[in-house]
Amino acid sequence: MPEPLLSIEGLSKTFHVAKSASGNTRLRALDGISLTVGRGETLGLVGESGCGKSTLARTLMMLETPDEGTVSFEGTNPFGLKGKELLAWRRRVQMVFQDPFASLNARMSAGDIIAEPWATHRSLYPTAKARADRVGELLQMVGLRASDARKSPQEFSGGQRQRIGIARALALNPDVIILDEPVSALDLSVQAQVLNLLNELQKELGVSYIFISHDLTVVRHVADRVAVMYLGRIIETGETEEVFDHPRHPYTAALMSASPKLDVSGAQRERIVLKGELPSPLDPPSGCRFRTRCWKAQDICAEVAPEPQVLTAPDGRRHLAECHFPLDAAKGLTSATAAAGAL
Ligand SMILES: Nc1ncnc2c1ncn2[C@@H]1O[C@H](COP(=O)(O)OP(=O)(O)OP(=O)(O)O)[C@@H](O)[C@H]1O
Repeated sequence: MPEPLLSIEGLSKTFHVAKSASGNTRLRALDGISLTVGRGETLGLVGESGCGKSTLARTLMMLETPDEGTVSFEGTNPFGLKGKELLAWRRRVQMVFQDPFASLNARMSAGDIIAEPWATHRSLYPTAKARADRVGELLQMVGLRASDARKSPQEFSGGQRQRIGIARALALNPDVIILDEPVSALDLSVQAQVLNLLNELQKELGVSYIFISHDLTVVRHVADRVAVMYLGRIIETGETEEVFDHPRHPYTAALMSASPKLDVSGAQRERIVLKGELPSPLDPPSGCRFRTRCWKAQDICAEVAPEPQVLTAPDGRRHLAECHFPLDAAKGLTSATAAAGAL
């Protein structure tokens, strides 16, 4: 793995909400998340809706304060910073949002949208000329023309708008960009162009990406490593190819089996149908959070929360999974679909 740039250790976030059926008011959206992001790498973050992906992104953007745990950026915890130091940290993590139509202010020109972050980071480009020149450069970096700065968002296609969103995220020269479903609102052909652009920018600038997506095909294509979330926890993480070829957590296997386009050793044909609904994060199951839907669950799964364990694949590659009964890597996904009762 490349040199860690961002390290997250035991991060938890609780929201206080209206009482659930069991009387709970504490919704633990993140529950002890530990992750690292290397310089210049892409970490894919996957999981069902409501598992906590956006909360993790918002916490890294410092829009939410965690109740426990640390985030460290080359050794500095941003949650302890104030004033100029805090501002400098905020510059380092930027975000691109899913919807390029909703995320750009229709009343501003493309140039003003890209230049907006400099209002709070004035020292970066202090003169009007420096800002105009840099806006032109950023537009060209994302495949648009410098003269496009004068146009309003409505004059651009969806793909072009997302390019403006990327230029805005690059305006502060960040080290990490969180991409929250950056291509899911775009047509397939445009998706490929935007993904290629992101890839080229990463090679050129050495920026790291946290790539949040429901689309496992896209994640397999873009991510160096992948982290799988379930009910506020990372239940499996490792190199993308390794996790996709040898999913060890039953939830990861189920998630992958639901993505028919995935080419997993030719074995990806049958779908694992999970029993039951996704439990509410207000009342998560005891022990292993996945056990109420897991075909491998035994008594211990209700009693003891599994710790992350290092698992070694037949080719020697290793990754982490939180499971008392991890799947057999040698047998792969076919054995999982057979055991789980595939469609
Ligand atoms: N501000 C908030 N107040 C109360 N509950 C919240 C708040 N933000 C998120 N949650 C809850 O926290 C849990 C995680 O939500 P989050 O939006 O992080 O999930 P997600 O994986 O990003 O989902 P999606 O893929 O649908 O965006 C959900 O149960 C959600 O309802």
